[in-house]
Amino acid sequence: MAEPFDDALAGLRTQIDEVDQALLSLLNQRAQLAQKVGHIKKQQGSLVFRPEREAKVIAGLKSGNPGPLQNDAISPIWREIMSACRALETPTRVAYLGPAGTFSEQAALGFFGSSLVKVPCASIDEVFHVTAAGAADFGVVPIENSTEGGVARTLDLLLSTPLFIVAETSLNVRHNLLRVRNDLRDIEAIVAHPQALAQCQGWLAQHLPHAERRPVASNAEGARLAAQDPTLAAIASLRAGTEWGLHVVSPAIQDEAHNRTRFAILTHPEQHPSPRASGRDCTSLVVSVRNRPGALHDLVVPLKTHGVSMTRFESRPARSGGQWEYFFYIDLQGHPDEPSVSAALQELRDHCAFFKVLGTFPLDTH
Ligand SMILES: C=C(O[C@@H]1C=C(C(=O)O)C=C[C@H]1O)C(=O)O
Repeated sequence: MAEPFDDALAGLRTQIDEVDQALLSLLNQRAQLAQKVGHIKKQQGSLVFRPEREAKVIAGLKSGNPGPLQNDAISPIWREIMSACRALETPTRVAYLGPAGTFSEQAALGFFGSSLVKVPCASIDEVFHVTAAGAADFGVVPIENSTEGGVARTLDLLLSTPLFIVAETSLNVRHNLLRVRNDLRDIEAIVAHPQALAQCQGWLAQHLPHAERRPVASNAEGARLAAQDPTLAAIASLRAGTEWGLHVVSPAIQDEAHNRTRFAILTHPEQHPSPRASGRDCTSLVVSVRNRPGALHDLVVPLKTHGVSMTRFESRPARSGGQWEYFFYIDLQGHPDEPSVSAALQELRDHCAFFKVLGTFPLDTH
């Protein structure tokens, strides 16, 4: 009985081998074209990475995808192909919150593909610093989480940095309780990034009410510490668990099943021009208004007048000597090349005591 199936399998596998050879040949043709683009860019003195072009490539493929490959598979496959093509032009150095196994590393690899030079950093501050100093071409920082809201340190640093946002990417963040021992007994402390502790507080209150919550610089750092001390448990990714040889005592302990984190890709304006319009763009700003009646209302009027949608509005205290003044982080739909967006930005600029465009970039293609 096995034989006819074996023949059928062998025949199909021969066909797959042929398709793979054809794919390889096509991929090499693509790589050669990308190299030619690279030569032209070198002559122009312009940078290799064009997030808006990559977003368009992926959006175009998704819209014309006849299947059976799922559209969700398109983005990771082509990000990897474009990563390999880019690497032929120049190495891309990417700074992120390390060490190995952090969600920031996963976001960096997902966005830039695996052909990159990793620059793991000890803190979000260091990612900004290293990128601003030119020791990395890009920095990847968490900016917002669907359970916990804005990442305060990133928002504060964006205010004063010379860097700007050229792209965004987001990840489903699943937290796992990791430990040397495979049980919940005698855990004295949970070591994790404050965001992860916050995203799992319901589960922790229920299952480990008496264990100390000990904030550390990153979840992967927590995993490293937990690997050395059986009284500790870490909250981190499965990758961090594998990296440090830990048991997954409880998987997916985050309070929200669909916990997502959005990351900003930062670069230096001298390194990189602001991305051109991709057709599906976001413009991020931070502004402050003088405290008077109707100030907040006046802030949204220019958007309404010019028909520009606001997709995010978040406030942070301005730390102005306890005076209850705020910075507002606003995401608008569209690109300043569009007359409506440009007019709205101009009016906002005139209204605001402080006005800074953090970046204009293509929306996440996932
Ligand atoms: C080839 C190019 O350079 C890079 C590689 C891309 C690709 O492989 O498709 C797309 C945009 C750039 O990041 C290009 O600009 O077209």
